Amino acid sequence: MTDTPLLDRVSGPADLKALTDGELARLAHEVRRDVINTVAQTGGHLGSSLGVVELTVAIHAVFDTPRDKLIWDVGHQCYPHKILTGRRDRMATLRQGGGLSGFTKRSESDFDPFGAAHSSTSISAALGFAMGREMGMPVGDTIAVIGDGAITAGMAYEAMNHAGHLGKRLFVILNDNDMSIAPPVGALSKYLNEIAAKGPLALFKAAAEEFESHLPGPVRDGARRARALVTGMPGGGTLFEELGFSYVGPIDGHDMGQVLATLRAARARATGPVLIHAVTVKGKGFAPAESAADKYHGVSKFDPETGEQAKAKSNAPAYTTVFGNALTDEAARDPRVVAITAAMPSGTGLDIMAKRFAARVFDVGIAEQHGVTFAAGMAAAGLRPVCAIYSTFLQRGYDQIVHDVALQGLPVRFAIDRAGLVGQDGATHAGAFDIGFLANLPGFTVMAAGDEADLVHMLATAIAHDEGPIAFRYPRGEGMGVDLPARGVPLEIGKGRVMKVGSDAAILSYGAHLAEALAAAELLEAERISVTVADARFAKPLDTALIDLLVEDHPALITLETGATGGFGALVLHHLAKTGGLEKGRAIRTMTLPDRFIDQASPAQMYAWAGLTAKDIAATIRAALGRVETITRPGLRII
Ligand SMILES: Cc1ncc(C[n+]2csc(CCOP(=O)(O)OP(=O)(O)O)c2C)c(N)n1
Ligand SMILES: CC(=O)[C@@H](O)[C@H](O)COP(=O)(O)O
Ligand SMILES: [Mg+2]
Repeated sequence: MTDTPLLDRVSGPADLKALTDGELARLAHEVRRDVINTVAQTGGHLGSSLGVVELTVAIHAVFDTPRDKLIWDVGHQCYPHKILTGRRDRMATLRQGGGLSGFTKRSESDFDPFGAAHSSTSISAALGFAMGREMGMPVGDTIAVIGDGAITAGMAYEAMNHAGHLGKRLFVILNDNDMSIAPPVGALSKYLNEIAAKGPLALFKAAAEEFESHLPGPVRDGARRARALVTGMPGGGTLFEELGFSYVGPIDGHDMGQVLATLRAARARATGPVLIHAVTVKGKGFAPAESAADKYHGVSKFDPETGEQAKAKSNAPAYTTVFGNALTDEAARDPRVVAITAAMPSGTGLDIMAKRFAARVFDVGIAEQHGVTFAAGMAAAGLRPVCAIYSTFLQRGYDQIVHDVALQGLPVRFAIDRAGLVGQDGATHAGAFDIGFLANLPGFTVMAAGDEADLVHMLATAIAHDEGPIAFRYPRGEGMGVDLPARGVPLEIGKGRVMKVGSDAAILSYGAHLAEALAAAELLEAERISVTVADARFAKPLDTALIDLLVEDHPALITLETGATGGFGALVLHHLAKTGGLEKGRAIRTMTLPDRFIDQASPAQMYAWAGLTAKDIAATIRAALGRVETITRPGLRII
């Protein structure tokens, strides 16, 4: 037997067909080591990837990818998949500028038929591909791999409901590791655990049906009722069978023999939708991950021997921590304050509040739509709900924001973390659109924190604001290191603040890029260009008096935001257009994120690509003042 690692002999999934089952199990071991050694260097989503190593090897061995479409839900667990599909040599570039995405991505490989990163989309996409096959498109089988967290989202049931109705051949592999980012919540999680605890139910069900079919009528019905008690469903099936799926499982998702046999049997016999329930362990095969509370869901670089993670070097507290502490203080003062997260208690900082007020923090699972309307109901009941959802994930609940919150003028407070570009999670996680999609809603109050101290005041403002919906945004990562107030003081609604007074130009900054605005002003001071820097604080209602004063007193006005076009700058232009402010011979420029998606890199690199660095701001002011300036872009890739 050659000592060459199997992984060195595998250039793609086709090579797996020639391996024995024993070799496939050995290959899985090698892939697991590769994932650990890679992520030790790059950081990333380790726990999830380790939990699907055997599933990944077996799926590619049994099915005929890429003709068979393998779709990973969320896609954060795709590192073994990328190693086996021709990208092993690029894994060291994972989640870096110009490198591999941390999620599946169509433009990266034929083996990534559908992009992901936002949860619970895989079954819908797989069903779409299956219908393509049914209508003659060049598609083979379709396989969606979805986790026990991702399957808590309503979209997954919409898809299964439709798949059960269509009855077309489709494979859903439920990767049940009894973990979301945090321990999973909800009745479904309890249900899955009950099934998992009962052992291979499918065999039980088949045997029971065979046995029951020989029983006389009334006795048979009694037996069926008894089975229903075991499985929890009237027909004696599982929830998934009630939705029209054949259910197989639970199987041990790390037992290569079981997984291969199950996949081969399902592939040979399926005539309609099949759900295979695989029980796995998040972080499998790496003791520090398996024993960690978060199973090393998302890690920085670490020592592959000890698992010890590199500490982020920073002297300023993270915005998230500032928010979590300030919210806990507000909750201590007001029993009506409650908080809602969609499966991200630690990411949003609600875990801080939960330490003191566990009964007032609600984790709704990966269910942003429900979370928003749940908060609306709480507001209607007289509570003061704070809905803490990342900007990018808030997109998932937009109709609920419009229809259930804004239309009814309900005072839901939205704490929008990860505003702007987020770095290694890339384009799918950018918090680019919330300014535009909230500030155009009648009755909404929309704020952005210029620094972490103002975040504390904006939270206090939101808590005190019972007049209607209110939102405040803040970025991923550390603040400016400014002193934090002992207690938040509500701001005057619609009023900005002037940070620095100059005369040649004015920057009206909205949000945390205030630091870059101040740095740009400093750069220009050296050229004897004096710049006023104002912090708008509100995108709605605008501080129109401040805007008019800035236009009146300066030959040039620049607006600045870490959001897409159609946000803050557009609202300022609307105001000026309506009031004649554009006819005063002033040079007016808006600085926003560019109208394109930006791939993962460090936040600094991404803002350089976006043209929103202090140098870019200074160059824009020089240009606005008539001093021509060419700005060269680093030659890195932008999609
Ligand atoms: C719509 C949406 N909300 C929240 C998230 C953040 N998120 C990423 S992975 C994850 C947990 C996924 O759990 P599960 O599906 O069980 O996968 P596992 O990590 O256990 O393999 C969450 C909440 C997301 N990606 N998409
Ligand atoms: C995969 C996923 O969507 C989450 O794990 C996300 O990557 C978390 O982002 P933060 O690291 O900014 O909390
Ligand atoms: Mg899970």
